[in-house]
Parts: sequence; structure tokens; C-alpha cells
Amino acid sequence: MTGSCEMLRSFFFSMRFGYYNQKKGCFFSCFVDGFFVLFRDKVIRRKGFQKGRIIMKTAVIAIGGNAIIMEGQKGTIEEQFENVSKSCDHIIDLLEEGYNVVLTHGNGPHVGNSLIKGEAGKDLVPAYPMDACGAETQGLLGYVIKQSLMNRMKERGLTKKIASLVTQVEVYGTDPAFKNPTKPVGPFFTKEEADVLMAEKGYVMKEDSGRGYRRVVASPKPQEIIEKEAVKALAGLGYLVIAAGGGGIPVIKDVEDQYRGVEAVIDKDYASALLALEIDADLLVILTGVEQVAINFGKPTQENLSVMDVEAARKHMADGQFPAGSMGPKIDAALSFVEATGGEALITSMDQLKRAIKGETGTRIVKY
Ligand SMILES: Nc1ncnc2c1ncn2[C@@H]1O[C@H](COP(=O)(O)OP(=O)(O)O)[C@@H](O)[C@H]1O
Ligand SMILES: NC(=O)OP(=O)(O)O
Repeated sequence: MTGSCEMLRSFFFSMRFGYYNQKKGCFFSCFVDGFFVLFRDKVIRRKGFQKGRIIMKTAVIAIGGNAIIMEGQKGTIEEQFENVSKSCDHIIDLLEEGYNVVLTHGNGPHVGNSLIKGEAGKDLVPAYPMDACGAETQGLLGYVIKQSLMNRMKERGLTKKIASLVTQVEVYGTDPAFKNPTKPVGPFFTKEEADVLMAEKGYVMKEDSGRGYRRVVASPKPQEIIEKEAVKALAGLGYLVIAAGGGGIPVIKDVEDQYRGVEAVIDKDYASALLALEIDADLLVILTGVEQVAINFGKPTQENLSVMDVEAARKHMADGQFPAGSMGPKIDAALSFVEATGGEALITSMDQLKRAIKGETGTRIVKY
């Protein structure tokens, strides 16, 4: 197609050159050039080609931490490798569909576990603060995801460079979220266990979507992905990039304009939406436990949605269709990306990713 483009260009150029020679051609020259540019841009947009190379679409794909350590699991390293390995084919399928993939992931179960380990061992070795636990979990999960993908790709006879990037995310120290913890981390407890932890450790414990009680910590809104340029550059070089794990390591700028870690866990859906915006991604995919977003979720009148525009999403949100502790932040994050870029967000489950990308399932959130 680009070959035809270039032939047309040569043809028009020679016509234009002829007219120049006859000193008549200025108007015609502009007309021909304009036509060529319109034609070329249309081809590029439709086919994704530019000067003989394919322009890849970039998708930011967010995987929930609860898909890596599942409900009822202790979170052994073997369990995590097994869970992630099961997801690899779905991600690889997307690469084969021609997408540049930037993977982000949650770390809620992991960061809570790290805090418990620190607390339990603090008489022997120093406990880490929450930002350091976030960094630790980014490193661990980067390793688990990267190795699982590498091994599966090898089995499928594919090669793709993979980079896992330690990512800091700036938050504001004045964010009211620091005074109102909402982010569930770590394992699930019964009400009785939660009461003991609140009394003995001073934790804030809340019920998490009918699944039990979990510790909740501050979750300020992400303001800037510090390593965004590196993510964009690596994706542009054809790497599958794993970034902003656990929503990114939360940092603030102190009075001397220096970055400093803070005690918080950023929501990975908000961080993923911001990353998608900052690296000019075409698509934001939020993977969760359901194939489609629904209205009247869990009721006999449940209606699954294939497409939802911004206006409808806002209306359903105002009607209380998307609870704050579960689907609410995902819709909110999707809206922030769609409204700012005019791009699309897709919410679906990991096992339906390929079909959802083809438009066969999932819920697409679009501007109009
Ligand atoms: N309107 C809704 N449509 C679909 N799912 C919903 C809706 N409201 C609540 N949910 C629940 O929210 C869950 C997603 O939230 P959560 O489990 O907290 O996310 P994560 O996958 O990031 O851990 C879904 O799996 C579903 O059980
Ligand atoms: N950081 C974060 O959002 O983790 P989860 O996806 O595990 O909640």
C-alpha cells in the first residue's frame, strides 16, 4: 500500500514539476499536494502503515493483584507463577494481534503481606515502610510476569523483548486520601480477627466487597508517572514493558524539590489510566473478575453492557451502579482516559481478552 502511495506521489510530483516549468502551476501544485496528503493520511489511519513500516497500536493492560494471589490462596511463589502462567497466552495473543503492550499490575495482596512480614520480623531485622514494600512487590511481580511470559513465548516459538521497569509515581502530600484510608491490602480476615487487629495493631480494617475484612491504607491519586518517557521509549523500540506495578511507588516532592517515598498504595487502575494518557496509548484495558460491566449487577434484572459512552457512564455512576470499593474506580479511571484522549477503554476478564479486543465481548467505554 505504501508502494502505491509513493507511486502516486511520484506521478503527482512529475505533473506538478511540468506545470512549474510552464509557470502556471502554483494553484494546481497546491491542489495536487493537498490531495496526496489527504490520501496518504487516510491510508495510514486505515491500514496502520507509514513509510513502509507498521505503526503499532499501543495498549496499556492492567491486571488486578487478586488475579496473581487469588482469594483463598496463601500467596506462595509457586501459586503466583501458576496464576500468571495461565494468563500469558492471553497477553501473547494480543501481541499477535499487532499491539504494543504495556502491562501494569496490582499488588494489593502482596504489599499487605510484606507489611505483615515486616511487622512479624521487626525484632530481628528492620521493617520497611510502605513505599519500600511497594518497590519490593514491583520487583517481585516484574520477575514473575517477565519469566512466565518469556517461557511461554519460547514454547510458542516467539521472541519478544521484555523490560520490567521500577516506576515511581508522584502523588500530592496534601491529598485528602492520606486521612481516609480506602485501599484494601493483604489477606482477608473474619470480623473477629479484624477486630483483634484493629485493637492490637491499630490497623484500619474494612469489609471488602463481601469477601471478608482487609486492612485498608491511604491511596492518593497518581499525578505523574516519573518514568513515563522511559516506558514510551521502550514500547517504541518494540519491548513489552511491565511498568507502574502496584500503581507505582508513591513519592512526593518535598520542600527542596526532592522525591521522597510516602506511606500509601496507589490504585493501579488510576495509575494505568494516567500512564496510558502520558504515553499516548490507543487503548486502556482493565482486566478484572467479570467479562462485562453491568447495570443492576448481581440482581435478576442485571444487564451486561457492550458499549457505554461517557454520558451514560456518568449517569450510571450517579445512580450508584458502580460501587466505590470495586467497579467504581475502574469506571472512573476509564473515564479519565477516554475524556482526555478520545481513545477507548475496555473492561473485561483475562480469559476473554482476545475476544474483547475483537469487539465480541467486554465493555467498551467510548467518548460518544
Ligand atoms: N456494575 C458492575 N458490573 C460488573 N461488576 C461489578 C459491578 N459492580 C461491582 N462489580 C464487581 O466488582 C468486581 C471488580 O472489582 P474488584 O474485585 O475490586 O477488582 P480487581 O479485579 O481489581 O481486584 C467485579 O469482579 C464484580 O464482582
Ligand atoms: N495497587 C493496586 O491497585 O492493587 P490491586 O489491583 O491488587 O488492588
